[in-house]
Amino acid sequence: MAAPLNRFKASLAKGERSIGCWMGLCDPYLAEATARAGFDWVLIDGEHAPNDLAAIARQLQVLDPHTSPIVRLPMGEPWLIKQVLDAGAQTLLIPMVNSAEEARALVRAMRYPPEGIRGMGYALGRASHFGTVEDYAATANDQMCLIVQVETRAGLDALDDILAVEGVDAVFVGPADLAADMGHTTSPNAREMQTVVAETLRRIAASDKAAGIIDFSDDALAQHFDNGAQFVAVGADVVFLARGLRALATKWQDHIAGS
Ligand SMILES: O=C(O)C(=O)C[C@H](O)[C@@H](O)CO
Repeated sequence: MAAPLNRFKASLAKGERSIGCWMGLCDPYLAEATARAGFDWVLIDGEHAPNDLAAIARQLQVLDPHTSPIVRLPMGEPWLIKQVLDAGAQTLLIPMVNSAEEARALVRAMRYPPEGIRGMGYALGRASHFGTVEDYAATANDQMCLIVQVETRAGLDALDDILAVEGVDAVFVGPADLAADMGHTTSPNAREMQTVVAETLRRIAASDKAAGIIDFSDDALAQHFDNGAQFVAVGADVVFLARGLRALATKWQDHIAGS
């Protein structure tokens, strides 16, 4: 038996467009509810949400077969990559990638020798269904999907070199951090940033990598797809919940205040 098929990676290779939901609520019960909502993929955010390895593992256990999981790590550290892959993640989003050298190191961290340096511990891991996938070591590399985040001026300057790295499947634009690095910390939707993001998506889409991004504005989301984005996060559980609850509380506080 071979390593589980990475449906998200296969979808990217076919050039299919997809929508996803960011997850920062750090709970498997809520993750399953999001997984069943109809998104092609969901992203467990370990960078800006308190998703530690145990929380990531518990959420991974409830997502399949409802949707494809992506895990974002705080940074692309090989020891963290090793742990989360053994827990069953197959698609990683790594933030703040600023050079082709960094991208190549991430490719190697996700693969077993001789292609890479991933430690051999799958017999203990959920990734091999706890050792029942007999051919896991021989087939796992092909199911690894690496998405690197370009979200600084340095990353933009290195984009052509990053796009040439074998083993990088996609490049994800981080609009908020890119805007901050370009002097628009409080105005990520500044005209300059709209132009930069559009051009960057087009550059990625013109390569053999898939382009991804996140946004919370319907108009911006439509433009991102028009500019070549292939996989797009169209919302986040925390944002959706917080905004909805604030609106509900305001509505009925206003009601009773007027009564
Ligand atoms: O820079 C960005 O924007 C991202 O990387 C996405 C954010 O971290 C995500 O939390 C949505 O705001």
